[in-house]
Amino acid sequence: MIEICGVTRTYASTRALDGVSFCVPDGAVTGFVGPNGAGKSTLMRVATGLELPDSGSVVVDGTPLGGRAAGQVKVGALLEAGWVLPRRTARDHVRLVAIALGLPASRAEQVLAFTGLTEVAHHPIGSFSLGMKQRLGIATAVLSEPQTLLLDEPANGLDPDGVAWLRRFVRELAGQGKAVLISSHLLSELAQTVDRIVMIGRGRVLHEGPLGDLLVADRSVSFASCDDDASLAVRCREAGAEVVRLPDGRLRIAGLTVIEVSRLARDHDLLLTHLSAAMASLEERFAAITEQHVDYRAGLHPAAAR
Ligand SMILES: Nc1ncnc2c1ncn2[C@@H]1O[C@H](COP(=O)(O)OP(=O)(O)OP(=O)(O)O)[C@@H](O)[C@H]1O
Repeated sequence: MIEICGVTRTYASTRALDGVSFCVPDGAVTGFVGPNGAGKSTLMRVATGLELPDSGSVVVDGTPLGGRAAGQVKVGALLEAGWVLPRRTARDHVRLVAIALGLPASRAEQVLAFTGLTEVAHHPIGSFSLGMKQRLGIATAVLSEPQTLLLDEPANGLDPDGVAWLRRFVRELAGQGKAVLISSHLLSELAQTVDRIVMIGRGRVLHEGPLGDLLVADRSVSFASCDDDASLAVRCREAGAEVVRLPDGRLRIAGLTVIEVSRLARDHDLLLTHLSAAMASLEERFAAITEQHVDYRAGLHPAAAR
């Protein structure tokens, strides 16, 4: 488990992290999301001890990060692809890291096989695609079978098969009781992978908690009727709900439960052909929570804006 306690990190005039506190528990995959420049990569570097915070601390399995010898820290990390020597082969790279960690060459072969790189392990890393470099980074991160794994945008460049493999892999680690923190901008993929979400914006935690709670918080009901549904929409609005017509013709109601809508339909003799509770998507919740914390917002191309 990693506990991030009041971490602040400033670069010149930029406060990348501003009193960030959250927890990465064992036995779960925690998704770490935020707009560009929110501070995710900075937090990952601080959490692995690569950078020191200005204030605050990182506690790994009950011991402050600064209080351990480097070899005792059981944190594996994928921080960014492309930091390796381009002329070194993948096999030499992984073997060198294995030697540095006191692990046998057989373990290096194991992680190469596990990440699907055995066939290309004799190639120089400089010839690798982004996805292959990501696989190599993941292979290196898991070499020592760490109790805690931090992955900064691991799905970057992975093909669909690789993304599915990554999802199964981190779920398996959580199943073994390990703590996994994974940052990504691929929110729909992340929603299929994580148990918990930490959302940051401009260096501050905006939300932390189970994924299910985050999505259920914006629960709504959608319905369709073979009768005229306009009167039911009016009744729902009178009851304080927000009613929106969806492109497929159904009505979406925020603010009432399925039972309340069903009761209103019965009272007005309306036959419903569809009634279901719908949860918000992670994209929708992300957009709503980070709306005021986005630094780089794309505009319309001038031609499209005309
Ligand atoms: N080494 C550095 N020197 C100066 N500023 C930095 C440095 N590293 C990060 N920053 C700044 O700190 C802020 C947070 O950057 P960071 O890379 O942690 O964000 P991020 O959430 O990972 O962004 P992205 O999603 O775009 O990868 C940004 O304003 C960035 O410009």
